[in-house]
Amino acid sequence: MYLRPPESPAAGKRSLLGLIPGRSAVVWVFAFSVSVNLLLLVVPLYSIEVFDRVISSGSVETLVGLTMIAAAALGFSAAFDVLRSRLLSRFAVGFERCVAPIVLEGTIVDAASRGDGGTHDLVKVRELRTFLSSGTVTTLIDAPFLPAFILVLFFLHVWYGAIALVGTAILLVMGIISRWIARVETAEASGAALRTQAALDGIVRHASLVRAMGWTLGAVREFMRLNDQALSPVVRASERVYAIGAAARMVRMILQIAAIGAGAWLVLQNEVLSGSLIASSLLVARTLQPMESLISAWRALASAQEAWTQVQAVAVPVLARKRKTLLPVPSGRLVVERVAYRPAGAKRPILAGINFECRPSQIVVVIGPTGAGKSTLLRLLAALELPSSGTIRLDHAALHNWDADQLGRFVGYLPQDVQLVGGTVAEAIAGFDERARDEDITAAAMLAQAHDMILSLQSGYQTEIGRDGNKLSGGQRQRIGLARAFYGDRKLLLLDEPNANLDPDGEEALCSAALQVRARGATLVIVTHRPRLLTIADAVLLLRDGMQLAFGPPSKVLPLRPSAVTPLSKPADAPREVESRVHRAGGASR
Ligand SMILES: Nc1ncnc2c1ncn2[C@@H]1O[C@H](COP(=O)(O)OP(=O)(O)OP(=O)(O)O)[C@@H](O)[C@H]1O
Repeated sequence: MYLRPPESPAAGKRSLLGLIPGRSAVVWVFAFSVSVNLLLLVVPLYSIEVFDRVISSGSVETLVGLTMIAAAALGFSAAFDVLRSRLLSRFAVGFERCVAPIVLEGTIVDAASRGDGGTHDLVKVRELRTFLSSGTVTTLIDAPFLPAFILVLFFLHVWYGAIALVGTAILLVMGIISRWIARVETAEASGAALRTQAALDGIVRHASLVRAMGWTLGAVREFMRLNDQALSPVVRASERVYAIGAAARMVRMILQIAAIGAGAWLVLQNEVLSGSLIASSLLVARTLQPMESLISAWRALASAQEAWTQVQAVAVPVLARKRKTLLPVPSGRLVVERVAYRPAGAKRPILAGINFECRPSQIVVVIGPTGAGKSTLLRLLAALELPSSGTIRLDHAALHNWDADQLGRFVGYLPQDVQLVGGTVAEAIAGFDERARDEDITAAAMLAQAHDMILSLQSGYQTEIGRDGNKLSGGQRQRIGLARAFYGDRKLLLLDEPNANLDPDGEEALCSAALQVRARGATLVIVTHRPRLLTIADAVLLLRDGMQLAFGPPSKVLPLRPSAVTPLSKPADAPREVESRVHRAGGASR
């Protein structure tokens, strides 16, 4: 039987741009833009006709006819403009719908190595959506039509064309300077914004702790300090870009006045008719206005470029990932071959020389003092980190060769710091399994000996658990986390201190659950500081300072330390006796 996880939205796609639906809309946007810009010539042409023909001929019929044609053309222009902006906003929504799932997938897959900014990446996708439907994009789309206006001005008179050309060049240089300032400041602001967001997330997430410890004002001040750091480049950029914008406005007005003055001079010299004076001043304004808007548009463009780079950095690895062949359901045989692990940036490995094997239906208990590397080992076994060297295999296949979602269905992982996801207890157990069935949820809860506890809650399985399960006690969270780990058809269970918050009854229930899971053929790897679980262990792995000191049956591993040589006397004494050995062998302090 092969369990096929749902298809990823990125499956089979080659490039991020290739994903976006309605790319044909771009052709229509271009067609509408051509029409809108051509129809903008209506007013200058109308002025020329009215001044140079109607007034000289005195023909009211011509005036009425020209006015009706101009009104109709302007009506079409407005309609095309509306259609263009509608297409752009639909394209922008399509962009977000397509890119956001890929970015979220990339963020989830990559979260362990990056450890930051997940929601920040999605904010960038939203920023891009807003940008795509903004006036900045229409300004940029209209920019290539400016040379056509300049040509028309040259056609009216070389002076008009020259004024527009010089004005465009000056405004272009100002735009480039403004773009350069915007890019530098945007990059600086973006890093600071990321730090502020991370701090804010931490403060809001741990709001109760912040309040309880009397850190409220300190947290607010810390946020303000980081926020100021994020804002100051933005403010600096705004001030500079605004100053350039004001200078550009002045340049544009001067050039418009120059065009009118030059036109009047040419009329006086009888070189042009008065109609062209009006038309040219309208056209010069029409040419220079978008150039001026581009100065502020550059800034939005720089932010959009920066957002696009960030979005691509997350999305491209998702697209590049090759689909993995689904493997048969594993038996639960776990082989760890000479594994070492050194996190990025760490000077020395935190795990080295780890070498052991667990057969199906085995309980392996991992012990060792604080900081020995037990939790890190479990993260490696859960494929949350990749070993720096060596291989971890589940049924002969290296973990990195398994499809991540398929592997996740066979591996139940209970981290040390249990965080529950979902609104209700039932959702916390089934997680995001789209095929969750009530009987599977209750079966997992029963197996974890959590069913009765859940039924005793106010709304049973429908009880709201609050954010990260904060409406539940530590023990309740741990038992529901255990039910989540047991949920479905798990072949390998990785439990990191599952009894940390349990009372003696809870520990007994945990042992009985572990024995039931073992009886079903699953493999269990359990990290513990407490002795009770050692009494049901088939093998013990002893770690110290990231090194494997011993692996084997409890009777061989526990007496390894000279101070822990006393054999277990009778079963009733076992827990207490093992407890003293664990403390001596591992130096455990809890
Ligand atoms: N991402 C990381 N980068 C650098 N060092 C790390 C990282 N994660 C863990 N460590 C270090 O690795 C060591 C082992 O940590 P780990 O959490 O695995 O210990 P542990 O045996 O589970 O301890 P405890 O019993 O207290 O839970 C610690 O010294 C820890 O500081």
